[in-house]
Amino acid sequence: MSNPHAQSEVGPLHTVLMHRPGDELKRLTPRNSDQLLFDAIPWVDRAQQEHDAFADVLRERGVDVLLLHELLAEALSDSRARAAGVHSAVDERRLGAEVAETVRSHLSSVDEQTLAGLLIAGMTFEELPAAEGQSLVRRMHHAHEFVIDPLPNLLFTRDSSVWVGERVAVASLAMPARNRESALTDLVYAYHPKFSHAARAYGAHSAPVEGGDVLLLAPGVVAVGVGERTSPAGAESFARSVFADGLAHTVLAVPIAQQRASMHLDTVCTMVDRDTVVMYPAVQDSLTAYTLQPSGDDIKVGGPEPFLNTAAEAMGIDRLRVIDTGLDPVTAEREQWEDGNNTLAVAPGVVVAYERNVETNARLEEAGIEVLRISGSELGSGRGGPRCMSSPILRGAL
Ligand SMILES: NC(=[NH2+])NCCC[C@H](N)C(=O)O
Repeated sequence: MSNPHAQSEVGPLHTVLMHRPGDELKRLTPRNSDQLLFDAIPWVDRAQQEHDAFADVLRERGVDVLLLHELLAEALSDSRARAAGVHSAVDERRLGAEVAETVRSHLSSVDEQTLAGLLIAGMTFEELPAAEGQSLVRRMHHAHEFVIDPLPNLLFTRDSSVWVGERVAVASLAMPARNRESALTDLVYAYHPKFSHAARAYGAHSAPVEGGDVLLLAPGVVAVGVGERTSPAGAESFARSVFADGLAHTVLAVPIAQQRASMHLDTVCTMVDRDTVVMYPAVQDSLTAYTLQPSGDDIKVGGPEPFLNTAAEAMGIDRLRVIDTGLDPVTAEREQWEDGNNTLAVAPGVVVAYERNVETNARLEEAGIEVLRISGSELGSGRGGPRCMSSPILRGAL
C-alpha cells in the first residue's frame, strides 16, 4: 500500500477500512438497542451478506478493502497492543477488583483471534470462566449482563477514524456506547505494521469529534458538523490541530440539529463530485457555517453565513452544486432517515448508495452521477449508510 492519505471525499478511492459485522450484533435486544444506538434488531447473517456485497462492489472498482477485525487480530500479536486492548476492555469500577482480575487473566490467556473477537463482541457474566470461591458481583449480576460491552457500532468505521491529508485522526466518540471504539482503532493504528509510520492528527482524548461530521470538501478545506456528536470544543480543537499540522487553511464549523436523524453532518450532506453534494432539501437553505482560519498562532472565526456560499468560496469555486433528495418533503424525509444522503464516492461522480432510496438515486442519476446500488435493509438498522461504514485510507488526488 502506498502511504495513506486523503484530501477529498471524491478522489479515486484506493484503500478503505471497513468492519464486517459479527457476533457483536447478536448482542442487541429490544432492551439494550436504544442504548447501543440501533433502531431495530438486525438479522445478522443477512447483514453480513449485505456487507460482503458492499465490499465486493468496492473491490470490483479496484478498492482494497481492509477489515478491522483482521487488522486488530494482527496488531494484537504485539504484546503492547495486547496490554492496551485488555486495559481498555476492563472497567474495574464496574466489576470490582476480583472480577476485573479474572477478566484480565482470561483475556491474557486467549489467542489473538479470540481476543479480537472478545474485544469487539464483548462478554457476558455467563461467559466468564467459572470461579472458585464466592463473589457477590457474580451472584448479583444477571448471567446476560455484560462484563465487557459489545461494540455493534464498530460497523461505522468512518466515525472512529478519519484521514486528513497524510495524518489519521482517531476520533474521540461522544456516546458511551462507542467510547471504546477509539481505543481499538487507536491500537490498530499504533501497532499494526501497515501503519507503523502513520502520523496522527488531533487526539483521541480531546473534546468529541466524530468522523461522520468531518467532510473533506477540497484539499485544504474541511467542514465539521457540530451537533449531537461533535461539540463546539471538539470542532475548535480539531481546527487548531489541522492548522498546526498544515493540513488545512479553512475549517467550516457547521451547526446541525441535535437529533438522531441528523446525528452527523454526513446524514444530511455528502460529496458526490468535485463540486457537487447530495443534500437533504430541508436544510439546504438554512445550513450555515462559521469560518475558522489560522491567524498567527491563534485562529480567527467568521460567520455564521450560508453554508453553500461559504463552502464554495473556501473551495475556490463559483458555486457548490446541490442535488437534493426529492422535492416532496415526505419522501425527502423518509429517504434522509434511511441514509439517502449518506453516499460513498469511489471516484468523482461515482457513488455507492442504498438501493432503497429510489428517489434520491434517480435524482443523482438525472444529475449525471453513476450510482452503485447496494442493499442495506439490515445494515441500515444501526442508522448508517455507505459513507458511515467506510473510512477511506487512501484516495488519489483530484
Ligand atoms: N457517520 C454516520 N452517520 N454514522 C452513523 C452511526 C450510527 C450509529 N448507530 C450511531 O448512532 O452512532
